[in-house]
Amino acid sequence: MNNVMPIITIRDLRKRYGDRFVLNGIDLDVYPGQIIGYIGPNGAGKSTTVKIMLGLVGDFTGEVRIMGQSPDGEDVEYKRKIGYVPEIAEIYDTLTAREYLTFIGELYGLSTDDAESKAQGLMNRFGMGRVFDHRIASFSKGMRQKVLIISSLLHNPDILFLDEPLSGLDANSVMVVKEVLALLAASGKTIFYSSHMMDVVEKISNRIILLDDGRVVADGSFAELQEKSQEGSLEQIFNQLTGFNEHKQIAEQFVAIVRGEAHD
Ligand SMILES: Nc1ncnc2c1ncn2[C@@H]1O[C@H](COP(=O)(O)OP(=O)(O)OP(=O)(O)O)[C@@H](O)[C@H]1O
Repeated sequence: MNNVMPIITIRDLRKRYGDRFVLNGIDLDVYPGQIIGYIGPNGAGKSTTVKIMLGLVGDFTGEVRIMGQSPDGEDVEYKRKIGYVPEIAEIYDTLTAREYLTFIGELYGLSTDDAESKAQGLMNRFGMGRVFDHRIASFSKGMRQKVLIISSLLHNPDILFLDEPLSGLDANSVMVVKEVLALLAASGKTIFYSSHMMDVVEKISNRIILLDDGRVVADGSFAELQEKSQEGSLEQIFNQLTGFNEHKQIAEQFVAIVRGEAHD
């Protein structure tokens, strides 16, 4: 990796909301072709980091470079080379999939015809050819997620940021998307994959970064993390590194309160 330039560089990234620091000095170099599994407890700062890289959240300190550009700089051209599947998407419900995807493709600089035919092809591959002209409002959760995945890929981006991209997808579709990600990475694309599904992250990532309380607490391949922590699964490594071993007690207390046997 040493003679390849990183496609993403982050140095001492800090971010606070009010007087609360949510990112406490993040350093990262990400290289082309890596599938980064970006994991961490709720509120660890994963989405905040991704949104900073995308230029959606500003007012941070430290340095962030995506393909050499700063997200708060003047040059926004690099954003055409990025695809993004957000955790919570604002999607235009009243449009049909054809209208929405053609519109998004055009925003990324594709011609109407290219955007439309590419969208149609990708919808067909996802088994959604028949609903191409249906309104997105009528789609199930998984169908919407497929539209979002397609919209993030129409312009063949070099970097893909995915926040819980498989949420709502059926088992067959999960297999297809996992394979698509592996093929994209093998062709040199960089994938930043944020998820709580430890089994999937374990399988698809070639590098795992664990964030806790706004800090990187582990960074390496699954095999490297296993060796360091002496744990078997990514779920167990996650428990150990985040200092969590009390799921049984918490569940028992939770149920006791539900049953009216305890109060706090
Ligand atoms: N706009 C905001 N205003 C104030 N606090 C915020 C804002 N956005 C995020 N935070 C706080 O920053 C912290 C990190 O949030 P972030 O969404 O980055 O976490 P996350 O790791 O993506 O969590 P999750 O796994 O739950 O999605 C949280 O404590 C959250 O409350």
